[in-house]
Amino acid sequence: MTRTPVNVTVTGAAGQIGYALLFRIASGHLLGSDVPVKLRLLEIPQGLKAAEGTAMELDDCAFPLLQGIEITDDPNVGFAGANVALLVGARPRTKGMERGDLLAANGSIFGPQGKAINDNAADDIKVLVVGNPANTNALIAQASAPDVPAERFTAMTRLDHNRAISQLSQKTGVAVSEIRRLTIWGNHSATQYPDIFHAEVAGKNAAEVVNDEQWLADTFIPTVAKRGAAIIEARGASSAASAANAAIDHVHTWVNGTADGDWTSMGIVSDGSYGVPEGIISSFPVTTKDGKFEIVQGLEINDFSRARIDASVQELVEERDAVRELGLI
Ligand SMILES: NC(=O)C1=CN([C@@H]2O[C@H](COP(=O)(O)OP(=O)(O)OC[C@H]3O[C@@H](n4cnc5c(N)ncnc54)[C@H](O)[C@@H]3O)[C@@H](O)[C@H]2O)C=CC1
Ligand SMILES: O=C([O-])CC(=O)C(=O)O
Repeated sequence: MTRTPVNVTVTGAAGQIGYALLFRIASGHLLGSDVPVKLRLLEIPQGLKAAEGTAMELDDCAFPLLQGIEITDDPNVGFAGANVALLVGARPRTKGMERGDLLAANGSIFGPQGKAINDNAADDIKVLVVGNPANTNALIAQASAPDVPAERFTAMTRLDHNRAISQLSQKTGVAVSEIRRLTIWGNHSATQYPDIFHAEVAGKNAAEVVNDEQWLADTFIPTVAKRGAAIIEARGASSAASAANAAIDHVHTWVNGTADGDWTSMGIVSDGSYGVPEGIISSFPVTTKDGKFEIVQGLEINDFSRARIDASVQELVEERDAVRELGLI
């Protein structure tokens, strides 16, 4: 193996998503089956011992692509030379807790981590924020990293995207592999808007195939938007393996590109497209190529979609204003 290893930093490595994520990174699912990786696991002091246990298990897999594991509680060490950073470590939402409650609790984690990325990461750093509230945590990290191009900070809405594809597949009886161009707009929260008006189901317009606005409004959208809470209710813990899978998908698509004629959903810094205020981190339909992404332009937004996009974006604006008031950005 002659390729230079890619440095991948995972925060919250000892948590439940970390446990589902690290083995897939080490086995080549994040970047490709020919790309060696070096892992850095960043934890808080209480998490270091469990992270060491996970690292022992990673060793025991003898992954051919895994060229080293370092464990630390120092963000400056954790992000040194990082090419990819997965910011998972945060306080997960527990039963009955709303996302707004999480802002203050998590904000102080992402400022210092953004600064450590700014000061220590590699020039090509790509950041995915998974820890909730993901969009606004990403905004805090991005605002704390003035030397890093803003578009390198992204938030995860790929789990919502995958959930929506699965629900649409079950409704239409068409395989997930035949569903394209679905979009998650806005916040990774209950206000998110999964949009099927431009989606295709086996080459046909999904909204026309479904032809049931009541199902869309009363079943599909709430099922997707509240799936996180439904999983917590059922499992007694928030989504872990599916979240790890979505993080793998997000970075893999970012690095390796979307399929021709398809797109994905990513939380990215808005450039003002589709009336989303510049600077907030909102989910958009994006195509990716050569490690870069572009917002899909020119989609017609009907009144049904407009109202829902605006509502979710309004929530993001309020979250931004709240963290501004807290002095976090
Ligand atoms: N964007 C999305 O679609 C999803 C996001 N999430 C979010 O992901 C986050 C992680 O979830 P889980 O792994 O289930 O939580 P967990 O509680 O099992 O693990 C979190 C880990 O982060 C560590 N941690 C806390 N503060 C840290 C810091 N400052 N630096 C490094 N590590 C730190 C903790 O010690 C713990 O090991 C939560 O915020 C959860 O809400 C979960 C599912 C989907
Ligand atoms: O709500 C949570 O903490 C978990 C989450 O984001 C999801 O499953 O979408």
